Amino acid sequence: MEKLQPCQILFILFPILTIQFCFLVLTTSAYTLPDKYFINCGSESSASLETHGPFVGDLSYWVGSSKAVKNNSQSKNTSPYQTARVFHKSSSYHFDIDERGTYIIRLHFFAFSSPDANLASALFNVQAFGFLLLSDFSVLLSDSPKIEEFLLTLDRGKFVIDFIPSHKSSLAFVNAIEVFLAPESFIPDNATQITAAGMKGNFSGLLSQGLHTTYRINVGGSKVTATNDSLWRNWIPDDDFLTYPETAKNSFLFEGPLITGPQNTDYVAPAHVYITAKELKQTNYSNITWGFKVSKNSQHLVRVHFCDIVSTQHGALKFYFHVYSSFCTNISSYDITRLLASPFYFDFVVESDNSGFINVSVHQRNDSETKNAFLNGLEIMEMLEKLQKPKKKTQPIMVGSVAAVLFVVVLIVALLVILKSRRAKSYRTSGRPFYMSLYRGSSNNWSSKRTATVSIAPDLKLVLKIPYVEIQRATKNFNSEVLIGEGMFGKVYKGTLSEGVKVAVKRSEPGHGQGILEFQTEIMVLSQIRHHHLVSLIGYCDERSEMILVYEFMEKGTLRDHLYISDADSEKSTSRSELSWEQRLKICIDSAKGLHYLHTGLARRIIHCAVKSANILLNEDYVAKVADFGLSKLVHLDSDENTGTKRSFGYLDPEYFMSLQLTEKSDVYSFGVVLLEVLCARPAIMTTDRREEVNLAEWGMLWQKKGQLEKIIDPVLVDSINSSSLQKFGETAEKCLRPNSAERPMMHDVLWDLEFALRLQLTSMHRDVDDDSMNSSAPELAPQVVQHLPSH
Ligand SMILES: Nc1ncnc2c1ncn2[C@@H]1O[C@H](COP(=O)(O)OP(=O)(O)OP(=O)(O)O)[C@@H](O)[C@H]1O
Repeated sequence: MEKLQPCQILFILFPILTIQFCFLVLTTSAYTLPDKYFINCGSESSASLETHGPFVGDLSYWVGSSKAVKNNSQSKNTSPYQTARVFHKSSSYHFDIDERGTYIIRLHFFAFSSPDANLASALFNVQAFGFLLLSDFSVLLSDSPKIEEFLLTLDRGKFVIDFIPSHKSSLAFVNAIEVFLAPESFIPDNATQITAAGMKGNFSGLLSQGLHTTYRINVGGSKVTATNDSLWRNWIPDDDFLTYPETAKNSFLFEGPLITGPQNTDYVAPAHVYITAKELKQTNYSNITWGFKVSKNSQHLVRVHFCDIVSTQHGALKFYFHVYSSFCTNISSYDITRLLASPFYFDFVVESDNSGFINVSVHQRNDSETKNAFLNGLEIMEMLEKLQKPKKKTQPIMVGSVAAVLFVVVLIVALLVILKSRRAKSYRTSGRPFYMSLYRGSSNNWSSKRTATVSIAPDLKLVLKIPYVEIQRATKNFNSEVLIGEGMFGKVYKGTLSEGVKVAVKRSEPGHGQGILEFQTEIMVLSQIRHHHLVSLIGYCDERSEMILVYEFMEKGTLRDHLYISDADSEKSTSRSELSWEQRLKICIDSAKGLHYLHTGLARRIIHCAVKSANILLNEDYVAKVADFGLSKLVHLDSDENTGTKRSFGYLDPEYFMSLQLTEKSDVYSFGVVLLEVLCARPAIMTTDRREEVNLAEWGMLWQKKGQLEKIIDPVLVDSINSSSLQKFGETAEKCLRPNSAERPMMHDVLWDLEFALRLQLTSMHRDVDDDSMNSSAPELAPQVVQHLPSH
């Protein structure tokens, strides 16, 4: 039988369906709020966001001692981010609740600069309704607000939100509060429960839990902002969470009407979420997996959204949905809704394991007529900690003696740890000890080359151990035809694994500078992390004394190769970049995201220590990923290991020469050098008689300080780069390259600045297209930009 196209099916079904079902309208239907509070904190007057409001003055809502502070910048902006209420002592907001039900509570925080209070130094707890909403919470000085969302099922009566400074000298603050009743049955009381071991059961009593939204993802689509969501939620794209991005593709945007099935998804998620999806890129891939960093060993409500916009035929597609690898359920939209293009969703209560990640995946089924699998949306809400009932006050004398005993115990433990660590000479990281674990008991001889203690790291996820013969086959026995490069570790080959996955194979060779430590570190670091902007380690091989690392293949090679041909850093480094300014900015943004994740996204911080344009790789779509973790973390190992000598000059933090310590801010410095390489298309160090030109960081800053950075930019950019974008970029590089590391920004701020530079460039391009003018005056960013940023 000839397969019907979705549009044909809809055409046939339309008359029947209009009688039986109502259509979801793509434009967001307004939600009429029964119980609602939108509060503009620290102000008597109203403010509003572009999307919703008005946010009314807070005078009749707060109780306690407080101070109202104003944003220093003289903006005409009337958003609630212009004022804040600051608390030096525990204080609260009170709301009258007339109707029992699940409420959405949003707290908006924006640390603006003000002479009256240093909001960026705030450190506080927020609690409400017997739950700890936020603990030791702080907000960085940033150009975007932080919005924290909670779901609580409240009784009628007073609802109180307490703001409690963490200690006497700290402060608490808030800019805006939303409290409104969610639509009926928004959160169920029961859901399928999945334990970390994959056990399935029933979780009952969800309505007596407090939930904190941690992820809200529009899978396969772009950002959906509050404007397009009837409950003013922000949905962000899923790309950064894909474990193996090469296995997935965005489905075609569905342009027909969605059909309401048995589950009414009005308000559950906007139509924008259901009309996009990720599906398998090719039928030879078995699954698409996403990983979300969450609190370890805690409970989460995971809501997954589906809508079959990918099938062409009814009932032909069924696939599996997995949580971790142990829980699996069948998804067949035909069995659930009997319709194509009809949204449905599932709720699971998932207990996170010790890895600190929740992994979900969709897998194709062998017995499905159509071989595919898809997902449209996902939300993760963490269950909040319940507050302990206050204990009776202990006598001061008791407290004193307990403290003394504790002090002695801590002292003894510390002494024991020091003695033990001296004896064992175990490897350490900056935080808690970080041991090599993969190789215990393996018969390879390299594990015996070092006598270091080998212990098990509790939360290490093993990467695939690939047989040597498989690697030999993949690289045609390390044939020079597939040799693509050579670094300190050894030669790099292009290979194809038996499943058809293209890989880069790094094979250590005797005589190369790097060795077992780098090999171990690379596996250790990369086996614990998966991020869209970090090159994934697919596997390793340690058979026959080999040290081989297998990575995802990055089709377009290194960023450096796209910027200039560097002939042993010769003076004649000719620019060969075909990359536009927008592409370069996007590459910098991607790399900043990867580094930001390394610095802050994991329980233990990772310092890359070798950030340079040769360690930023580009995939076929020019998406940039940070690579080469062989040197990361080694800074805190045995002091006789002078890893600094292995680092590339021209990128090295000047403070390293005095402190012999590398920190996150050293990565920021090196990244500043990369920014200049991108702008000027020349190497970090160049041999030339003109002394001031040798070091790119010095050379770039010389021109930046003169305000004439445009004089040294890559000639191919001259006519295409917008002056405001260049100015922002130059300032960002300057901040990264500050000699004093304490004055350098965090990667998060660098990322924001770069995104701003991109927006300036794009705004100017649109303007050029619109009015076809050659005027390159500075584009003004609408104040609403701030309000469009995602909650998370
Ligand atoms: N995942 C990958 N995909 C595609 N090509 C790669 C990949 N990894 C490395 N390469 C290629 O192999 C070359 C050598 O890489 P490698 O990481 O070993 O050395 P390097 O970073 O250039 O130098 P060093 O190790 O001295 O810092 C790179 O320049 C790049 O062209």
